[in-house]
Amino acid sequence: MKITEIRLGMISVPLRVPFKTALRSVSSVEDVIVEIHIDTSAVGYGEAPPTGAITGDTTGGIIGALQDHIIKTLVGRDVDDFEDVMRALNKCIVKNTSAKAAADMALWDLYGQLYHVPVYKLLGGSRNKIVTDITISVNDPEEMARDAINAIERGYDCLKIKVGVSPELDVARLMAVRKAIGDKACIRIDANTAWTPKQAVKLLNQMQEKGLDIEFVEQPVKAHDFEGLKYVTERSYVPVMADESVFSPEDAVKIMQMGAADLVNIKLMKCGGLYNALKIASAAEVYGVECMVGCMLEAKVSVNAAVHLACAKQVITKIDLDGPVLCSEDPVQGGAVFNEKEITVSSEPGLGIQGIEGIRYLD
Ligand SMILES: C[C@H](N)C(=O)N[C@H](CCC(=O)O)C(=O)O
Ligand SMILES: [Mg+2]
Repeated sequence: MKITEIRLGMISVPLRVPFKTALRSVSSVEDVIVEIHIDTSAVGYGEAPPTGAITGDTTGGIIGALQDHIIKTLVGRDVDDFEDVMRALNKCIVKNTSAKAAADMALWDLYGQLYHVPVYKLLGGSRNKIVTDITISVNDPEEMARDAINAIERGYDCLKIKVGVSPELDVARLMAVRKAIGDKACIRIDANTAWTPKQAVKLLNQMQEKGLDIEFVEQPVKAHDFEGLKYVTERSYVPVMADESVFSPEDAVKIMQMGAADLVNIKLMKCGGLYNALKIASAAEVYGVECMVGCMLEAKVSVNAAVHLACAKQVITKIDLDGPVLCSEDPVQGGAVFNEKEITVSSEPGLGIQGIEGIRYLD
């Protein structure tokens, strides 16, 4: 079960509509694909999105980390020595969590195939279906209200509303959306680091007073500002979820020890893959903190890996895995089935990916 070759490629997938947050605007997914080949005919698949505004990872950086560090470390190793392989992957370069996540998921894919079991079962999971929210990009209030109605018509019953561009408009945005959809969907919001702590408390409490019924707010303040996050958590009626503040298991433990957030958003691209995501989930179980599994703007290869995690762990009570349904096409054969909000995990061994159309190989 020796790793013989690791191939890299790129995929491009257009979005249905531009994706806009307080940190960035994009109109297509342009991701790095990792294929790990072993000395049977098995292939493990991974994907890494260049989300520089959040992870610092660019396309060139992801490819460089893979070519100069990760591939050199992994080729020749036996996938069956799984713990050794995972430790080597995590040690071979600091940061670069998106490149690590792509390699990590390809290795889990192979390990599951080796033992003929889907990864979510390998992790002890029992549920095979989950329900995702869908993201509404930050725009003017009227456009967001229209997008929210479209999402309800597509069958979604939980909307993740982006805010934080011109914060003076944020309460009006939420009022327009709530008025348009009534009580047909739950609303969670994501400020993507845009507010100051005081501004966050003021805006969230205004939203609460206006009866907008916000389930939680993701990352109201700067990523490094753990004290600011705690300030908001202690004063806001709306529960607070740490996203950009939590990359590693160490970040998660610190946030939980400080009581700086009520909830944590686990993303494979922030923590470096399933190996570290499982550590965050375990810490959350210890501290009694519920988690969401989220994604960057990613296609189905990497979101599929997050689906396996979400199906495995009961501490994950919230799902934001809408990357594939924001895309206008799906180049991936196999893996989870995305039927709008309903996601069914693959019961095939490993992660269940059969192939990817249109990869532009780099070799
Ligand atoms: C796509 C997902 N629903 C989402 O909103 N993720 C963002 C960041 C995505 C990106 O900028 O690629 C988040 O939760 O902050
Ligand atoms: Mg977020």
